[in-house]
Amino acid sequence: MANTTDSAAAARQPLRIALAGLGTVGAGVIRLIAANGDLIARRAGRPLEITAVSARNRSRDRGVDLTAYAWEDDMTQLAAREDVDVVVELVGGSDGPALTLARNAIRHGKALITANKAMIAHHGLELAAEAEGKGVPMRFEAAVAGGIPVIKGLREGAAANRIERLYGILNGTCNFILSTMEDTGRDFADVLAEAQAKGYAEADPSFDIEGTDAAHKLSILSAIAFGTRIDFANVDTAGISRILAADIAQASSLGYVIRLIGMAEADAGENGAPGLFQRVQPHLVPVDHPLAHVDGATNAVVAEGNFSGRLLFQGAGAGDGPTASAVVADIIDIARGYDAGFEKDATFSITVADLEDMPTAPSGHRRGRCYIRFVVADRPGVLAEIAAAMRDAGVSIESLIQKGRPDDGEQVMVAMVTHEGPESAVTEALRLLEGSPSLIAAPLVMQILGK
Ligand SMILES: NC(=O)C1=CN([C@@H]2O[C@H](COP(=O)(O)OP(=O)(O)OC[C@H]3O[C@@H](n4cnc5c(N)ncnc54)[C@H](O)[C@@H]3O)[C@@H](O)[C@H]2O)C=CC1
Ligand SMILES: N[C@@H](CC=O)C(=O)O
Ligand code: NA
Repeated sequence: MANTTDSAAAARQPLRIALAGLGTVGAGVIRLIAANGDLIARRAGRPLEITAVSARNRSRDRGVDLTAYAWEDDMTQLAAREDVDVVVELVGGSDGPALTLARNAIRHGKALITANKAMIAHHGLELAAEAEGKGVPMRFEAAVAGGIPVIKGLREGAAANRIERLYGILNGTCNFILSTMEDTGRDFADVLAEAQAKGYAEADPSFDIEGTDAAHKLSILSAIAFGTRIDFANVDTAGISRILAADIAQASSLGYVIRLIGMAEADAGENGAPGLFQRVQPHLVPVDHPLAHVDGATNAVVAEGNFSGRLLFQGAGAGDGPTASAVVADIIDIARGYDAGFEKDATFSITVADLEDMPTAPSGHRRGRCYIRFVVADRPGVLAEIAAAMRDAGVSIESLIQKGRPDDGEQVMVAMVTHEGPESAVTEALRLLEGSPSLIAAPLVMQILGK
């Protein structure tokens, strides 16, 4: 990294930025720096100057003027440029050119900023170890919960605490779909298309709706909150694609809304040793719970610190402006610390070498209440069959509702809410029902979020 003995002069030198990716977020960053550049220069101690950019298509109209910036056809070359201090990766994809660029940036001693949760979830440890070894800073505030400063909140604001539990709404697209369907009764595919048009969704929206994006984010937050190595592979993940409008209506009549919740907590692993439980799953959230009022592309993260108590971080989780805000906040961080150097930087709150390798805590012994929905053949004896499986597995049913016909065919929806009990009992009941000709589709299980 550049070093100078003349700090007054350094304070006036612009921090030179290379921007890879000029889509929703990249164009947002250009607009933000253009709009707030003077204020940012005062806060950062130096102006921010975009010097070079790269994207797939040079001539596409993005509504931003690119004429002042050098263009690189091959974005992986941005890192080698002499006129670049900071590389900002806003392309996406866990591997491919985004990863090559990130590695190049660190290799060339350039600070790395990214919004790419997929890349951090898969390669963040490798990149951070390399960056820490070279004293190069790496930041990714935009990668988790968009514009909400939740990484800064945990890494800095809550740094004195042992975090006992962390949970929240981590995907704007899913939250937009669920809350819009709930408010308007509109169709899933139609609302997803609107989320895409608004720039909330990933390039491949299955990452959103299958829960993968939220799992990427949860695994990153877990590392920061619990001081563990990122363990994306062991996030127990389910998305929202199997939720029917009828589930939303049923949940509402029972006093709940449905939200995709990511949850991580230190729990007992095998043989009672400390473990890390991580799950992304749609939950029923009681209407009087703060997360029930998180609508649209808003995200919210609750972190329970042993001295801070419950912290709630809430704000826009997706979209150009909020995400650009987080990216530029990271750039300002780099500008402020540039002359002091980053030799002791702990990317995930603890240096990579000191992160723990915590085993996975299984869900079996966890207790809770849940909602189970079956689509079954409309014939006598089916309810008794389900009730018998529940009884045999030791699941106690709080309410059971047989509701109309979701189609005009010979199917009915049976929804139940269980009393509190071990999750393993529900798993066993569903195992007993496996292969039953009465079941037309695999049952859908959603946990009920406690207080
Ligand atoms: N859109 C959002 O609300 C948020 C997005 N993110 C993350 O930010 C990153 C960018 O997202 P968006 O701006 O929404 O994506 P986008 O699809 O709108 O833009 C991606 C940009 O990268 C360029 N690009 C893609 N593949 C390329 C390649 N092989 N070579 C050169 N350029 C290439 C495209 O031309 C485009 O300019 C992703 O990692 C995403 O997960 C993070 C938080 C929120
Ligand atoms: N696709 C993501 C974008 C932000 O991370 C989301 O919908 O949350
Ligand atoms: Na954030």
